[in-house]
Amino acid sequence: MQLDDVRHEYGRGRETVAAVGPVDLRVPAGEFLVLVGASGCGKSTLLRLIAGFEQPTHGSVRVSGAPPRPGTSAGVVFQTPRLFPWRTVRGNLDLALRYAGVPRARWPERRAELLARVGLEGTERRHVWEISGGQQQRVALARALAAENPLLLLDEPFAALDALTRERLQDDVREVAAQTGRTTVFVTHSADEAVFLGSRIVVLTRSPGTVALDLPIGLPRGGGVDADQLRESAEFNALRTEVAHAVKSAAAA
Ligand SMILES: Nc1ncnc2c1ncn2[C@@H]1O[C@H](COP(=O)(O)OP(=O)(O)OP(=O)(O)O)[C@@H](O)[C@H]1O
Repeated sequence: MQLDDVRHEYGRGRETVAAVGPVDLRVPAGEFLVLVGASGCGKSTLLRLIAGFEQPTHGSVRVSGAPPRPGTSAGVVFQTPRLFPWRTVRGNLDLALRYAGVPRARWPERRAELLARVGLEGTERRHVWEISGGQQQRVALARALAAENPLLLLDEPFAALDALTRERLQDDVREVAAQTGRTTVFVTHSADEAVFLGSRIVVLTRSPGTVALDLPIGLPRGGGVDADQLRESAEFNALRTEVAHAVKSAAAA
């Protein structure tokens, strides 16, 4: 994924709001990029540009060498799950599989695989209103993984969840990203969440957001990592302090 001199403005004339940019980013395949910054700095705007939901007013966004196609280039998870509440877990997943063009004969196998991946085995027949907020967000994650597209985009997906559920979902997203090797862009306010999840953190200045800090994170990833031990390590805590300071000074600059 590649962003070249990307800028985005909303509105026109005297009402113009410069939301983001200029931003240049090269994100190699398999990277877990976390965008962090104060409220209103343009994180969601950048994510929408990468998803192809909006066209940048200036510059270019490329995913696998081409402009992003909304709904095709990336799976997206939003802050709220945005599921169909009257459908079952299975019904919601089937819609995603149909939309992704997966042949119907493969749905049962693919459905089971996705549910196992997000820790939701055995919930297929439950309605969305019968499962918890954390489980709903797991369904939204499974739905975003249904299409085997190269990119996974998550916009503050755990902001509305309690601390413990949030940690368990962070553990799972870290694991899913390591297993699937998918390029991931994750938006958050939280330095803690950023350091735990990211293989790279980009801190944005206040609006219009530009890159204030671009930091590779060398914490261990992949199978066998004990998430709680990682959160308690001196290295994790030093990085968390560094990122929290960077976010604060970028917001004040
Ligand atoms: N649809 C829109 N129309 C006009 N202005 C917008 C629109 N969406 C966002 N903005 C403005 O663009 C700027 C960046 O907003 P954006 O939502 O991208 O920031 P953010 O960093 O994701 O914020 P938050 O963390 O609070 O969600 C803000 O000044 C915001 O008011």
